[in-house]
Amino acid sequence: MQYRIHPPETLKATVNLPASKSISNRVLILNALSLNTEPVENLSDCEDTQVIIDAFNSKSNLFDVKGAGTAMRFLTAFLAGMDGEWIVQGSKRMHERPIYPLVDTLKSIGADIEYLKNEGYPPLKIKGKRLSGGEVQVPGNISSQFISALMMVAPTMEKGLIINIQDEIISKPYIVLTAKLMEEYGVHLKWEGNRIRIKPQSYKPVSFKVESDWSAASYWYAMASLSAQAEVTLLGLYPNSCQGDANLVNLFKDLGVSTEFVSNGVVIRKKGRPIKKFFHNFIYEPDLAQTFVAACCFQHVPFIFSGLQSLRIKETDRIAALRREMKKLGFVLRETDSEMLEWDGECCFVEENAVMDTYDDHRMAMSLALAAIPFKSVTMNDPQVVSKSYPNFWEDLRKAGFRIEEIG
Ligand SMILES: O=C(O)C1=C[C@@H](OP(=O)(O)O)[C@@H](O)[C@H](O)C1
Ligand SMILES: C=C(OP(=O)(O)O)C(=O)O
Repeated sequence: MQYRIHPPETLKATVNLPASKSISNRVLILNALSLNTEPVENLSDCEDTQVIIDAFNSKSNLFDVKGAGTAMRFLTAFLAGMDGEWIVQGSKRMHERPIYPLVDTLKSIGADIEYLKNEGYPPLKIKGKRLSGGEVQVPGNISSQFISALMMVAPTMEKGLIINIQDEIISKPYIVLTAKLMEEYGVHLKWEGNRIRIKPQSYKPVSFKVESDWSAASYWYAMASLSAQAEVTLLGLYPNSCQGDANLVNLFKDLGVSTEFVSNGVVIRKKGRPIKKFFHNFIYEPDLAQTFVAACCFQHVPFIFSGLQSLRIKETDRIAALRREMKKLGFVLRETDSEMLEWDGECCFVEENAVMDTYDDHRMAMSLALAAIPFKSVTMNDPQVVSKSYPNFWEDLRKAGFRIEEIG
């Protein structure tokens, strides 16, 4: 499928954002561990959440998590402690995303897990049984999802778990989010420096309403920054969110977008001009990096972005994909280091009749859609990939006045 996207003259809209997928996926695991029978309010309708619901409702012992990293990592730890024999598989790309730091750790506390294809990568065969727990070392610099996965199942282990995080801790706000949600479900943990201690204890079932997704909000902030005039109400976002990506409220001030918290969400407005050059370390907000690369290039704000190492092992190698697609639009990005991406203002010819590729990556599609505003239209392959986190993205754009032609 191919879409051609045309922007409205001015951006004025009210958007019902999707619910947070990170919160939804944790709450599903915590509900299962607390034997909660109450339905979760406002659970995300995205594919990454649906694969966990499908696994829990399945009568089979074979689960397909497709492209969902959280589902792959959280279910592996969950099933390792559940009686039975399970197979967890995913998309082709999922089978290239590492899982050995989690598997090695689970094995060290008694889990029985086998690699079915390549050593260190999904698919996995898991023979579940109650895990002994104890003390483990986990690298912090590959994916925080390994740590979140271990934390959530730790209270069910015989001896509980002490997690020593080694090396740098990337994506730390997602670990903080896990800790906060576990506490909401009545579990106590102690986190000091690089050590998290969780004693054996029971989760308490609670009723839960999921807030909107701040990462999804980033595309609307970027649209506002690129528009001459913009006023957008984003529903279901609140101050003091436990999502790390809520930091975009501060980051977008530098691209001329103001935020007003109102009772049912935020009102964002285009106000003022962007800064001359943008510097930021995305180590705590990796999912915002593509939005900011696009937003900065499209308003000619040179940037130096660091902390991007985890982008190489996400839905695609996001650094390579960004460089390739932005070049089609005339922007020459450079990798000055393995974890850095820079644009110093260098431009090249815009490719004639350029068609954007989306690499099975929802965030490539949503970031590249922003090009419609400065270029007056943009054409894109496989736009349906947005369903991984934001299934109604194109519908919400239409409601906001974008014209979207299906051309192939
Ligand atoms: O725990 C989570 O919900 C997530 C953690 C992050 O992954 P990494 O820890 O692999 O960076 C983030 O990129 C992903 O979209 C969601
Ligand atoms: C990286 C992402 O997801 P995951 O790692 O859970 O597949 C994402 O949503 O940008």
